[in-house]
Amino acid sequence: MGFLKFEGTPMTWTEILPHIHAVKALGIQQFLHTYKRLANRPKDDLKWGDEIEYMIVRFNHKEKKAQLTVRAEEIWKALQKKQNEMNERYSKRLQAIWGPEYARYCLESSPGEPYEGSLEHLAYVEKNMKQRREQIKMLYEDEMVLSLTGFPRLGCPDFVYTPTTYNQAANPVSQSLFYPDLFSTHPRFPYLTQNIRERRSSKIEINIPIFKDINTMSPFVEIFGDPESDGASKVDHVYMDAMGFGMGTTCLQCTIQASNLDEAKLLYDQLAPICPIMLALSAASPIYKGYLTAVDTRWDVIAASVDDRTANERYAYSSANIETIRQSRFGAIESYLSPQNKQFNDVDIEMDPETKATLLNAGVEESLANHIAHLWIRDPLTLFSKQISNMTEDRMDYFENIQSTNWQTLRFKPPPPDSDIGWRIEFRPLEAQLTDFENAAYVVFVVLLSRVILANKLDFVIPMSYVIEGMHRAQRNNAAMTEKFYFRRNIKCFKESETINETNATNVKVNTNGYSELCPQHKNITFQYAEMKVNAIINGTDDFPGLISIIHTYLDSVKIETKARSIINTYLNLISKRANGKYLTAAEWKRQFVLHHEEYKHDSVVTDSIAYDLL
Ligand SMILES: Nc1ncnc2c1ncn2[C@@H]1O[C@H](COP(=O)(O)OP(=O)(O)OP(=O)(O)O)[C@@H](O)[C@H]1O
Ligand SMILES: N[C@@H](CCC(=O)O)C(=O)O
Ligand SMILES: N[C@@H](CS)C(=O)O
Repeated sequence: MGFLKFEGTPMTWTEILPHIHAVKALGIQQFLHTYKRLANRPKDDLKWGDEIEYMIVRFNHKEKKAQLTVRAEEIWKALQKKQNEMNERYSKRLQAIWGPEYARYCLESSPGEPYEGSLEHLAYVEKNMKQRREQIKMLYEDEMVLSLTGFPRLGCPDFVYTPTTYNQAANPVSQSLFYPDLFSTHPRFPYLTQNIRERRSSKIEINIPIFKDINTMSPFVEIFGDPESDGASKVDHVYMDAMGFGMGTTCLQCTIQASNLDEAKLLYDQLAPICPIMLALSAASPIYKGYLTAVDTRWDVIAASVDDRTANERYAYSSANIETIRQSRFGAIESYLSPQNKQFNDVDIEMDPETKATLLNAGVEESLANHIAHLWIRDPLTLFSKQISNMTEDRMDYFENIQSTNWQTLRFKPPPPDSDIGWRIEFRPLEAQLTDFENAAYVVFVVLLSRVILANKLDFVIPMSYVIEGMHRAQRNNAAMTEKFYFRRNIKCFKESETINETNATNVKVNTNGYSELCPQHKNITFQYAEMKVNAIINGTDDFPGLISIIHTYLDSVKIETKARSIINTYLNLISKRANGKYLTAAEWKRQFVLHHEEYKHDSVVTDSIAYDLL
């Protein structure tokens, strides 16, 4: 859930235009205000928390039809009321925070308060997730709350159950032919939708390659009788035309607080190469608009669904021209934050020059200044009338305005004003898993890995372009089994920032067999990276230890209650077996379910009754 504070009435894109520069400039002053106050705050506690997004599904058992239902907000409000009652009786740990999400069939929840450093807290997560799901007892008998990532028939006729029939052809905000204007009532969501469409001057264009089965229409062509959609849809692709196709899918995220700013930057860098691996391992969404597709994840679908770039910004890319932008606001991170990893920033990121100059002049270190200046190439997409007169440097609203509409694999989160919260990293690639056991396992794995990275000074950093390549590969069908990912072979030597001699740092050179030639700070250490299967990265090989065994070694070396350890072991076991193929990924499980369904005609079509049986 993004930044939901607002004052006054929401503004259209045309109304926002004259304020863009002021919003961005004051947003940077707000960042600097926080930075100057808190850059040197010494030692925050390790804290962390998860977020799960759900969909509310209604089953029509007579007709064998599963539909999304728009009751999420009603349920959310009832949950909040219940929560307030619980506040008086129970500890916060047993509670939950509930929030709206983009679509009126989505809900988001996180634990009542963040978890802390104690390793035993890792064993609470699943219990808390189960309690959260339990709390939704106000569902009707024919409804379920599912953590699906993608609803298989999103955008198909009648995929939403509403008490009144809506006119599918009349969606003034998104102008979609398929996806109704059914946003949560918070103005952020419809205004993001409308302003993204207006900024790009056309409807959203999402084209995802179809999975070609023996009876799939070939070439696969969809004709809609609408010139804009017919022009935008590509042959052999499933076409979608609205933000809801992406932001109406759901995910699993976790946020980790570092002890200080430097550690937050370091954690951000070290988690970057883990993003593609975890996207592949958590892949859960192979079906779009009622078709099996050639991808297993939501990633590129959401990226296209919020792509507000103009045609010129999208297509005329050349690194020298600031008016062209390589990727959507939703996408992979493109640079590392710590100065010692500067040499691995081999992607020529676009930056807002004025922002960069302001940050550098204020003493912000270059890698961090570049990161923020890169976020600042984007315009504000929402603005509220009263904000303009009320905004001051000591608030963070304008900073959050731009920050929270840069939806990337990782989010570097400065402390909010008026709170004791510290510098945090949000890990965002994970797809939502079907069960709380699996969701807990993925979150615990990421949090534990972060602990081990810091405790053992592990170094996963490789050239950024290879991480981005990994994000492309991770989306392919059954990537966890079939794809290889660049990963570092010698992972045992990150350097603390103070020991870096920056004059040594130059751009990394990559030779043709995939080894880094240059590591000036590690002159005497030969480190390499290579293409490895997920199984090798997670479970190890003869010459690579594997992340699971590193985590086990860490757990063996610290004090942890036996019960908590055995719960954690079950999670590591799941991750290990997903990586070695003993257990299918959620995406592969769903795909196989469809392929073996008795009604499936090998034409890539996921009918209502197949989807009903699947769900
Ligand atoms: N001090 C903290 N340190 C680490 N995690 C925290 C802290 N406080 C809250 N969290 C966790 O952060 C998550 C939610 O954070 P936040 O409220 O910033 O998310 P959000 O508004 O959804 O942000 P975003 O739009 O970036 O996802 C929850 O899992 C929560 O438990
Ligand atoms: N639902 C989005 C994330 C939305 C958010 O940023 O809160 C996703 O699947 O990645
Ligand atoms: N929920 C996401 C996507 S709309 C946000 O608010 O940023």
